[in-house]
Amino acid sequence: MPRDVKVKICGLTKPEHVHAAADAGAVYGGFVFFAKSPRNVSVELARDLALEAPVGLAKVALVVDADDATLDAILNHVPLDMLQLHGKESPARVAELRARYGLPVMKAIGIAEPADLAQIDAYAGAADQLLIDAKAPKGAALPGGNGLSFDWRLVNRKYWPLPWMLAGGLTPDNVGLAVQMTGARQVDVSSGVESAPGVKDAALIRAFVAAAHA
Ligand SMILES: O=C(O)c1ccccc1NCC(=O)[C@H](O)[C@H](O)COP(=O)(O)O
Repeated sequence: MPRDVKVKICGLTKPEHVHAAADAGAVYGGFVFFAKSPRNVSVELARDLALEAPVGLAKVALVVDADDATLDAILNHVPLDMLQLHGKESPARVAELRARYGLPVMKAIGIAEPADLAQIDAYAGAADQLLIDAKAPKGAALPGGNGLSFDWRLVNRKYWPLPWMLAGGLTPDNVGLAVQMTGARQVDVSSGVESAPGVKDAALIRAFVAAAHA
């Protein structure tokens, strides 16, 4: 089975789902540190989950405009492999955090219309990669993880100066088409592998990874 599309399962909150993601062949597992999220994890829980993660599953901390004290509390206690910045972090802040913590940084870029793509170039040289995600609608409680997709034609086989990952409303049923239409080599999912908000489903995780790899 071809495995060149890398999969990230975001919003893991239970050891069995960390294992389900790794066993299915996902290469990234995300932990959400954002109090308003149904997937929010404490530093203690994230540490336990990270210690459960088999070698081969890169552990990603997702934060939203986090201050230094919050980041120190997370990164000094949880063994992590990557930071995902899902707020309004500027290129300068991204570069600062990348230098301070010595971890690769993925910056989320919300896309709803062509003009949203213009911000991407500003992060070249600051971030290690981009998460090209659906822009959260005005008034949404969460800046991501809403299960909404955007028009994939906007990223139709575009060239960007950084590696990128496609996200937003992906499911086991649509990820194959999304990969085909965009040329994405990496995909990220949260809501699409849940049976209820914040509740991951091992069978959906397996189905998603299999569909992405197919
Ligand atoms: O998942 C959350 O609760 C969350 C909260 C705050 C910022 C971002 C959040 N999630 C981001 C993701 O899970 C994914 O990176 C991405 O947005 C795709 O989510 P989905 O559309 O649910 O697959």
